[in-house]
Amino acid sequence: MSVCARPDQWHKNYPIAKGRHQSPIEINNKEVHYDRSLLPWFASYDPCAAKTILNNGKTCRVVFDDSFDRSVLRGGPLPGVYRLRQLHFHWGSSDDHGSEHVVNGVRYAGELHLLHWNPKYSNYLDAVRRTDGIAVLAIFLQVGKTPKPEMKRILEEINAIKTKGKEAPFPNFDPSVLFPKSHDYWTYHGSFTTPPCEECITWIVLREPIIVSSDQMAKLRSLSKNAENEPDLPLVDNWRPTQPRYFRMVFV
Ligand SMILES: NS(O)(O)c1ccc(OCc2cn(-c3ccccc3)nn2)cc1
Ligand SMILES: [Zn+2]
Repeated sequence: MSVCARPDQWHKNYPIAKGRHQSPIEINNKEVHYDRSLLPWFASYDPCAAKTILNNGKTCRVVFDDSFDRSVLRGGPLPGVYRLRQLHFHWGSSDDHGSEHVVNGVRYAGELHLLHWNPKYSNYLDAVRRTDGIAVLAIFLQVGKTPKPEMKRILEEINAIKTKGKEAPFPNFDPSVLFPKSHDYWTYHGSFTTPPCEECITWIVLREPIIVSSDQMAKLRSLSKNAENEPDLPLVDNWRPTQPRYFRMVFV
């Protein structure tokens, strides 16, 4: 495996991977701090902003038009609106693990991330260099018998993006259909969970998971990390182990 492939080696190319504000972390209810000033968060997404779905060899990603404040997240811990840029998933090689954040010792089967950037900065790449540049809404995937029907739309496209580099049109999709009933959340300051691990993310981690079926998780695991004409390498376990919290507080 290349040096970059293993999380414990990332710091050799990206020293910040050993920083004090890395993600994901373990969230323990006994150690969170109640912040009465925290507001509810709101997402207002334009379904027409959805563009394509792709396999980049690391995850399944849906990208959105973020050329203006078309689909935005605001409220909660955020100082203003943040533009939706992409969503993607993390999952394991079996249903008993795959999430990045861990709650009271519980690993979920997967985790959905909706990545937004702060338009007070001139563009996305400028925002990733700022501590208030990015906001990620994280939603746990829990395996159960009554899966959320809205997940079907994404999983139906998997066959079109089996290998790295494959992309397919993905029009007319409002990702807020994937939200759980409750908007309760934890929030803390952290980083990208893959290189370059920049510490620019305000994490908003929803407490209520969404239900997916074991077959739907298997569908995600049918993706390959290799390109079409290469030997097949299943795209599984694309999650980073939890990182030290150090002196950070998690707020609820
Ligand atoms: N899993 S996660 O939501 O934390 C997450 C992890 C990695 C991501 O990569 C996309 C990316 C990284 N950068 C980047 C480019 C230059 C400098 C710094 C970062 N641009 N796009 C996105 C979300
Ligand atoms: Zn992610």
